[in-house]
Amino acid sequence: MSNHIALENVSQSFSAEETKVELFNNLNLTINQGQSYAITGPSGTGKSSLLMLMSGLENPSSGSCTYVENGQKKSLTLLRENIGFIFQQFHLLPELTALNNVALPLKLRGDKQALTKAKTWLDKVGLSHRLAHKPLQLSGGEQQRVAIARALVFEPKFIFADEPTGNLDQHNATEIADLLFACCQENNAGLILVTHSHALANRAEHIFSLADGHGIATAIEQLEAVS
Ligand SMILES: Nc1ncnc2c1ncn2[C@@H]1O[C@H](COP(=O)(O)OP(=O)(O)OP(=O)(O)O)[C@@H](O)[C@H]1O
Repeated sequence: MSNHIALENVSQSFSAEETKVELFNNLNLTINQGQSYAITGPSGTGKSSLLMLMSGLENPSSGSCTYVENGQKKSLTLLRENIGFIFQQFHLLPELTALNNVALPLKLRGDKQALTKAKTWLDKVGLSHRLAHKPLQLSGGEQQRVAIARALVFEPKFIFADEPTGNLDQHNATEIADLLFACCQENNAGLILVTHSHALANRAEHIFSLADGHGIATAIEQLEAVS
């Protein structure tokens, strides 16, 4: 079996004041490196919370989230250096140029080839003519291209994307989706994206559909995409 993220008997609930929010109960999921997954469902069913669990940024109330490499279970925290994130709001550093935004993850890892590799990735996403632009000098679609380059420049094993096309018009959304799927496939990275868009979800190899029952996500189904 390929390297994968395993969620076993995972439950997640939050308590805020008097209110208890139960999101998942005994969830079992496998996320394989090299495959693509979409998480869909109505607002508030826990899509972003599930992404946080899968990426190890949050811990479940019970159950385990692990990274299984060559058959050995490891803590998800060991995967942290090997995952990239893409957000709806791009989250680029406003004072840095496109080139330096993309080079930053490599510089932080002490990579002496950081600028060269960043240039190569900005070229791949079609932005070689915008290296010296800062985020506010770029369009939304261009900013998301920079974010994709930044997420993939260090060749991560998994990419987590929360509504990556949510802020873009239809034309840009299609282009960004094309780029995201192509880049992840080229790098053999697992892609896990949260989206309200059926068109985007149907491009993934697997769809996790969160259902809403009285404010509690009661079912999650794994369906083969129809595309
Ligand atoms: N840290 C927390 N403490 C308390 N409640 C939380 C916490 N994080 C999430 N929730 C609650 O869990 C529910 C699911 O939130 P989440 O953001 O995962 O949903 P979502 O499906 O991604 O929603 P949307 O599509 O609107 O972005 C919400 O009702 C939210 O209030």
